[in-house]
Amino acid sequence: MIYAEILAGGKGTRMGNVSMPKQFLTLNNRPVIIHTIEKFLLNENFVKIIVVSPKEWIQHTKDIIKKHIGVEDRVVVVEGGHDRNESIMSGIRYIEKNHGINDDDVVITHDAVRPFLTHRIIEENIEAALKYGAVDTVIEAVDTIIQSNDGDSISDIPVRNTMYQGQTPQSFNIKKLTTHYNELSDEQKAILTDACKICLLKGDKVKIVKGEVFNIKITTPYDLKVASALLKEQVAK
Ligand SMILES: Nc1ccn([C@@H]2O[C@H](COP(=O)(O)OP(=O)(O)OP(=O)(O)O)[C@@H](O)[C@H]2O)c(=O)n1
Ligand SMILES: O=P(O)(O)OC[C@@H](O)[C@@H](O)[C@@H](O)CO
Repeated sequence: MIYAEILAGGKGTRMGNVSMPKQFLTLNNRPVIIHTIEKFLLNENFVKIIVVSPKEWIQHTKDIIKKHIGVEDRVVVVEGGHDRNESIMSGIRYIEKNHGINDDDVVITHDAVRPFLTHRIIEENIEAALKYGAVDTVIEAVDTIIQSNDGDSISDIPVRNTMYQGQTPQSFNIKKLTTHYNELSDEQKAILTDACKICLLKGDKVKIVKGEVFNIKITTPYDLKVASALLKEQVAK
């Protein structure tokens, strides 16, 4: 079976002093997260779309889904964890408890704050997750990537044509991801900013799928302005 997890368990601290986490902010009349959920609802492959929310925002999440989408049996809201990977695991626990997990079940995980993903990206993630068991969505780096280990001077400048920027979805065979994650130490877990690294640390091949430059992650107030302009352009087309 194929599941989706929409990760909305964060606090959005880099967005600054706003009244609610960025996934609930309004983007051209509707909350950011609603735009994202709707992209997943358009795809009929998903048996469940699990929205992971901070505990204190669960009721709000349910309310806005009801208001903007209506009653939708495929969408459920569950409590997130203290970091992004723990939020993914929380969604997986829901799947395990309510559906059981078969050997070939996959989960397509996606940031709630990336509302511009496309049908192609979702389809290619599903296909590659079923085939390879671990998938990342990436775009080629346009800037040269500078590594500095101390934040003061340059440690390295990797060859740019081997550099990519990670986006989401990141998609996995559920059993494989869970087994790998449970084997990591707390120190390893603490430095992960990307779920695909769980599989890399365990020596798995992670397939890459081409993302889109416009599949941005809304992180700062600037991104919200860019997202608003992007959405207006899409509507005008
Ligand atoms: N414990 C967490 C932390 C993050 N996320 C989600 O992961 C996505 C990408 O993370 P990021 O942009 O870093 O979001 P925040 O952690 O909310 O932002 P910040 O780092 O600025 O606080 C977001 O949709 C966020 O809600 C999550 O589900 N659970
Ligand atoms: O670890 P954090 O929650 O800060 O962020 C993780 C995300 O930025 C990241 O995994 C994807 O959005 C891919 O870039």
